[in-house]
Amino acid sequence: MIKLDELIKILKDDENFHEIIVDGCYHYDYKKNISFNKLSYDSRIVDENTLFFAKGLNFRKEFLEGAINKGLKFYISEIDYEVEIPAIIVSNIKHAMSLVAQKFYDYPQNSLKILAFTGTKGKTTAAYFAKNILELSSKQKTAMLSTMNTTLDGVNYFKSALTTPESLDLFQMMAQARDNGMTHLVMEVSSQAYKTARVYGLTFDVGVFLNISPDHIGPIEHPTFEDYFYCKRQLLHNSKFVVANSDMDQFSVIKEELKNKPTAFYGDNSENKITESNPFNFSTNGTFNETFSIELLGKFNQENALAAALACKELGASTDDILNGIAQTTVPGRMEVFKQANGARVYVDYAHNGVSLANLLNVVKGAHKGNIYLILGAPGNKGESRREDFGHLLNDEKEIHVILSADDPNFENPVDIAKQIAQFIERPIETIIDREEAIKEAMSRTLSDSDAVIIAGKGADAYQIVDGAHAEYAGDHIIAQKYL
Ligand SMILES: CC(=O)N[C@H]1[C@@H](OP(=O)(O)OP(=O)(O)OC[C@H]2O[C@@H](n3ccc(=O)[nH]c3=O)[C@H](O)[C@@H]2O)O[C@H](CO)[C@@H](O)[C@@H]1O[C@H](C)C(=O)N[C@@H](C)C(=O)N[C@H](CCC(=O)O)C(=O)O
Ligand SMILES: Nc1ncnc2c1ncn2[C@@H]1O[C@H](COP(=O)(O)OP(=O)(O)OP(=O)(O)O)[C@@H](O)[C@H]1O
Repeated sequence: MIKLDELIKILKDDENFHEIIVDGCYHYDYKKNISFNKLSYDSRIVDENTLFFAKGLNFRKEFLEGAINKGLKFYISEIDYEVEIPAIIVSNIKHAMSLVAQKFYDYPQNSLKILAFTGTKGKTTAAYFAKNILELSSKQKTAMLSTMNTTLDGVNYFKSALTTPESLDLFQMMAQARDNGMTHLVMEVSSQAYKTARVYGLTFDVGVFLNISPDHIGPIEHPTFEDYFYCKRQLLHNSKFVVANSDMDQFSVIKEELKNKPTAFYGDNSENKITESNPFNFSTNGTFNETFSIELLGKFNQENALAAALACKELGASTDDILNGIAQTTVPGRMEVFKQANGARVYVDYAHNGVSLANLLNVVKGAHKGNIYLILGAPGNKGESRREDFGHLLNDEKEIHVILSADDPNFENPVDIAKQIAQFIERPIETIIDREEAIKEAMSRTLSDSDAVIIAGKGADAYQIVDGAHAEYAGDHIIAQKYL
């Protein structure tokens, strides 16, 4: 619950309050004994005790009128829609949403130790490592919000629409985790979360910055790399303790921003190095003088694991819990490996930008000297720059047999997307748009254990996004197993 006067105080303290407009009359001090027992940003989910946030690029006055028909009595917005109910007008609706939600749900962050991961790649994987470690050290009281899966009781999982939910949803989920008796929360924080103030006013106990490379640049995401990187760096300023990868591009600016903050750096330019890297184990020096067992292939996954280890140590996990948590971690759709009857391996991985694909190809090339077949596509209506990145990369990877296929084409034609990738590759490239057919065909061509098939991009997604909706698709790992 939140009272009107508490709400106004929060907005004024944040210098975000214009006025309340009631029957055309403007008020700065409006003293009425009114309270709200529900918050909503969806006009379809309101009642007479709801505080409604009218926001968003596609918001229309008709939505608000529909809500009034359902009994809505108050709304908050950056715009005066000149309707019959009182309007609270603010400068920044997203800031208002986050601060009001925190108060409404009674500051759930104060009851949870929160570990946040950002970075272009590895957020979900590192979150799973951390979840498994903290499960052991918190005695099964760890919630998690990730792109892949969300759990608020540590047991039941569901998929949330966004990597980092809207603030109203985020604080509601945190409150539910607290009420379920959780003591820890592991979450992914996307650059969009900062751009759109979904975590405004929230301080994390530990923030981890995994890496940065150009991605998420496009009409609905970030206009430039600078904007993307700046948004991600806000995690540094909103975490009490920061773990950061010293090998990442532009690390110097990160170090400058962190000069007055407790930190742990990892990577070759730091005190926490991976001294030996093998397929199923790696050794480190520094904070941990240990050899870690790990199921996930690839040195980048060992870096994700080390980042999670350093973060969990700061949250009090023992070295034993860290070693065990990492050893038992697998992540759906991330580096899943299947074996065909002829011995060839099929790799299913969520690599869907240039950097991850390059890493994935290196891992597979290190293990297979025969023919390597790659099933790849690029999504429609987002991350358009990936098409060129893939094309350039594959032009340099001449020995890889590429089959371009559909990967969430959305409102675009997947044939055109494939052509756009292919135009950067100076050799004939096959295209089989039906993804199951492409996988089946590639798997039918392997001969022995020196060959491999890589199915990149969709990971564990059991759908294709077509025309804005989820179309039926079994999932790469299911299809791979069907044709073993
Ligand atoms: C930029 C941004 O934050 N966009 C999100 C935001 O959109 P928005 O505020 O502009 O709202 P909108 O979708 O234009 O809709 C208008 C409003 O009308 C309301 N509405 C709508 C219909 C109706 O009948 N009544 C009504 O009130 C809606 O609830 C909404 O509040 O709020 C919407 C939910 O209210 C989200 O669906 C939307 O996510 C967009 C589409 C999205 O998918 N963004 C991606 C890029 C994103 O954020 N991705 C990152 C991960 C990136 C990574 O992989 O690293 C993430 O954190 O998920
Ligand atoms: N540290 C890393 N560096 C480079 N690539 C990585 C790293 N970790 C994982 N990857 C690659 O990126 C893919 C996605 O990994 P993951 O889901 O953990 O990242 P994410 O940051 O959550 O991704 P997204 O933001 O796209 O959801 C993996 O399947 C793997 O190919």
